[in-house]
Amino acid sequence: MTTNQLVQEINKKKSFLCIGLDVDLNKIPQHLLKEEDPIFAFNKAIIDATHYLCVAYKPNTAFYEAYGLKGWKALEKTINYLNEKYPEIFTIADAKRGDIGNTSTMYAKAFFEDLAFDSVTVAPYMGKDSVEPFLAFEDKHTIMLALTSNAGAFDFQTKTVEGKELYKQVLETSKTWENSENLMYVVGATKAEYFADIRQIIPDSFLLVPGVGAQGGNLQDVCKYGMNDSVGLLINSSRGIIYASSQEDFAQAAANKAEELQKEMALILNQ
Ligand SMILES: O=C(O)c1cc(=O)[nH]c(=O)n1[C@@H]1O[C@H](COP(=O)(O)O)[C@@H](O)[C@H]1O
Repeated sequence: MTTNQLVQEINKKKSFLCIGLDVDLNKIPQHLLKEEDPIFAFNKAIIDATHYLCVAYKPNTAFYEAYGLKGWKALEKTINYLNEKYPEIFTIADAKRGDIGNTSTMYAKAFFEDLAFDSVTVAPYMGKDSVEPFLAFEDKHTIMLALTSNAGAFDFQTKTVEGKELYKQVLETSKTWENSENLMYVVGATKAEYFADIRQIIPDSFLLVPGVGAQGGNLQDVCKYGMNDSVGLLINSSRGIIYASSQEDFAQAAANKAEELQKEMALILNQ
């Protein structure tokens, strides 16, 4: 999917919501456990109930890898279902990969070709030759960690290196890489006060913003400082939406939570 198609979808749905499909078998409604594939059954119900309220889904691969072959199969079924039934939805494999060049190429093939996701999250720590293999894929997007939502972000990312915070160095340097137009960046919603500075460096890029909901990030603050002319934001909420109820009504409860955020987004877009 191209960035323009994503922007069109945002304007059509009046939503820049991304729903995180972080499926934990200890948290999903117990009646689903008798299904042949409880993870996929859960995802399918959530997707069918919420697809018109969001523009993206982000399964975090950890939640699938934790269940071995069955988990990976459920991930494959989920992305195939999304691509077949809702091709207008932007898909994010939250895998946080990145390695030496030839290994990164194989990671990129796994998520862009075999599983056919639109995008994958990567870590920048290994530098240019670890990220450029992902950027070589046309109409695919590489979402690089810039300033993360967790407390550990202050361990390295905000440290000053050669007179500048490391996350700013990462943003600036990444702009010089080949096919850097295929980059998007992760900035945590819990770090709203940093968005103005970030927008100085990357005014046009899309930002994936996790941390609204369970981690306490504030949508209004993020939008105030992070939004650009083409919106430029994908706001993710995982647990805050998908675990709204652990009863039979879980999909409807998730839709209600998603709608609360979508309505707030529509108001912001109309301002
Ligand atoms: O890359 C991410 O998506 C990510 C980056 C970050 O800085 N913080 C962060 O929480 N995430 C992911 O975003 C999701 C947040 O989930 P909730 O806190 O349940 O909404 C999880 O899948 C996290 O792994």
